[in-house]
Amino acid sequence: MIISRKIELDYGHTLPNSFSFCNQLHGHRGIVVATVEGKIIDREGDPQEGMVMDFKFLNDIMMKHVHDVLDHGFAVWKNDHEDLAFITKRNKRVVITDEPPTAECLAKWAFNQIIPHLPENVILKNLRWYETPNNWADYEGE
Ligand SMILES: Nc1nc2c(c(=O)[nH]1)N=C([C@H](O)[C@H](O)COP(=O)(O)OP(=O)(O)OP(=O)(O)O)CN2
Repeated sequence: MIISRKIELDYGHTLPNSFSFCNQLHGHRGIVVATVEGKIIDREGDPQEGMVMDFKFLNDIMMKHVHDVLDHGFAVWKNDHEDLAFITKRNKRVVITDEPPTAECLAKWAFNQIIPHLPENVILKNLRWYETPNNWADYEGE
């Protein structure tokens, strides 16, 4: 069985090599959807009986390890030296990425933030990162 949870966050980024206005310092209202797969818990009396996992616990993981790390912060590429110097001086919340902080990169980042915190026997199937309502990336792991 597959279930999904969605959260939203506000973040800034820039794609310094982009030919378009994406090379500006700018912000997005990101939407993050984590899709997990597992067996339905059938232990009688278990608070999660009938669930793959309680949506609340999935939400808690996403909020702590994605939202609270990047919300109102900035994602900046380690090779973007000029912006990195300014942003790390100016902002408390900064996620430094190995690649330009595209939707693809942030989907991968969020996937890796969530996966260590899932209960045993629950698999992260997909992480969808909406950069805008019309643009998103899906990451299913390596
Ligand atoms: N493959 C990718 N392409 C682009 C990315 C990305 O992360 N991965 N990012 C950008 C820009 O940062 C931004 O997302 C593009 O903004 P825009 O084209 O303005 O998107 P909108 O949804 O706001 O535009 P509409 O025309 O209203 O649909 C560029 N490319």
